[in-house]
Amino acid sequence: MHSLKVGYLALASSRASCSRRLFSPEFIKSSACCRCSDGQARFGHTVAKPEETQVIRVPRYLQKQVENVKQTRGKNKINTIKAGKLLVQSKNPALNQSAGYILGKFEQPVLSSKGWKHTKSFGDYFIINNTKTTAPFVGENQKEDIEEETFKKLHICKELLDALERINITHPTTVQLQTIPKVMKGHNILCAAETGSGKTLSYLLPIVHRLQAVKKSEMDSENAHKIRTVVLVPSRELAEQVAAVSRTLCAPFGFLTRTVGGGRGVGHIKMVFKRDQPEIVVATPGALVKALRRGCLDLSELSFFVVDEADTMFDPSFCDMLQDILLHTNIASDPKETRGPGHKAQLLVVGATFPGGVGEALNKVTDLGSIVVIKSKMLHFLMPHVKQTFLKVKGVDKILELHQALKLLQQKKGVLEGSVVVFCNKSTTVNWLGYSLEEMGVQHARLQGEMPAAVRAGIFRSFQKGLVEVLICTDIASRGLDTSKVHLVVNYDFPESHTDYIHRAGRVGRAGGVEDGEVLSFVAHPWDVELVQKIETAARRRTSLPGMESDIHEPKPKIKNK
Ligand SMILES: Nc1ncnc2c1ncn2[C@@H]1O[C@H](COP(=O)(O)OP(=O)(O)OP(=O)(O)O)[C@@H](O)[C@H]1O
Repeated sequence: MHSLKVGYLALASSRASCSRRLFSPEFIKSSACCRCSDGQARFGHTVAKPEETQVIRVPRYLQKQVENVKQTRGKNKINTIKAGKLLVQSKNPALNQSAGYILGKFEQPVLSSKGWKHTKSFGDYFIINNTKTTAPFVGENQKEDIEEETFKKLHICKELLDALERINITHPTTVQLQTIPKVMKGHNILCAAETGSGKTLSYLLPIVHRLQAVKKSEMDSENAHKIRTVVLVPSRELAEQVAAVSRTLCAPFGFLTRTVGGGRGVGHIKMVFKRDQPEIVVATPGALVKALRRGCLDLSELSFFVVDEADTMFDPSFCDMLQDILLHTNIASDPKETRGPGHKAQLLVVGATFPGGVGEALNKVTDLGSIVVIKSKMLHFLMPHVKQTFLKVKGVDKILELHQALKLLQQKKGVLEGSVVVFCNKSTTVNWLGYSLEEMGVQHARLQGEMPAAVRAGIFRSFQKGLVEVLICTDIASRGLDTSKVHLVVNYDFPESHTDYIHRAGRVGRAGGVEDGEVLSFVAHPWDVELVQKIETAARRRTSLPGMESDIHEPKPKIKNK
């Protein structure tokens, strides 16, 4: 029926536009010239007999439209709907895809976001449903039949086991099971695992364990108070967070942990290291470079050098500083070099995304051949335990949609305390949105990179404690910050890259966090659509996000100069 209608429309439009030309003798002559020897027209169908004067041509684009309509009307349509839960739920039910349906290798998925560059698509949406209830990186290790003492099996000392128990951590996650033994053995490590999978403990636990073992033998030596570990992170907030975990673990042994972040003067940095040198320093690259240049730090006894959030740290904006810092360190290229007098430092590179190019950047600063790669199975995949909704919406309507989403969540949860993170692409949008939500009576905090250090301090902590309902922020909050209480992440502006999408979405569905976390993304601009389509394709195909293929699984040794 529909195809007939399109056919009729084609006929009518073709008639209207060509009516005058159709009946002119010149046109008939030229159209006869276009015919091939077998009497068929070369372009499109010609619905006329040679002896008649009326020639009606259906342009190619209309023929294509008719084909499209035929396809969606079911002629060539693939049935992607089976009994059971839906993997992709679309506004147009014909585009739903069941969790039980597996696309063939050469089968092209029909996307709900296909026409989203068109203005008529406003109001359209699709949902990638959660097909699992728990994160794959915790579920596997918390089965009843696996004994409670798994951390003990990893040879973690008693004091650390007790410290973990006090914060209710009993079973290691997959990444912890894989990483801890390798760090204990003295290997350089590249650890690539999903957001929220517990990477911080996977390096801090073996570090503190080994420091206490060494400390026992060096109790009275002159090296007793020297910096043993440097952890490099991209933001001040993350430095404070990692330092807090470190302090919990270090408490039984009396080790000191200190942080240095950017935005403060050299005076402050000098103050941090004036008194005793701490065993563990957690720093941002800018502050650490300043401290090293002023000679505030002595890294001669360094045992561990950790680069957390590696994709950001190897980004061109940080890479030069990182190389500068690495010049002050002596990285081991063999586990044997990490022990005894004159030992060198172990390099631990950690992250949730390793886009192509990280391997190359890493090659500049160290010998990749010495690195053991630990890579999780689900790296760069969409999280199967988090529901992700994509809504095509006009820019002006985004604030109303956000308000609606907050109201719905409040009805569902009762209170919003610290449970929503809203990401914007620019600091100015964060400020503007803040003022608008204020007028709507939504209690919130703002966090963006252009804030002065003194204003920024403590904002994230107060959100974590639940003192504010909503955090409006830029991507500075998307890397590494632990948001275990968060139920909803909103991409008010659609992220500019897959990497940003993975990190933002990773603020929900974290180990030990709330279980029903969701992501809501507003898609307002035509330039956002390509990324949305890639994400939808990856969800329907159940593959990792494209463009994230990195060479980390095949580290090539650096060719040494004579
Ligand atoms: N074995 C465990 N069992 C339960 N919870 C854990 C375990 N290990 C860590 N956690 C908790 O999981 C949360 C996430 O940990 P962490 O911040 O280390 O993740 P991450 O992998 O570094 O994430 P991101 O990639 O976002 O930086 C924290 O609240 C932490 O306390």
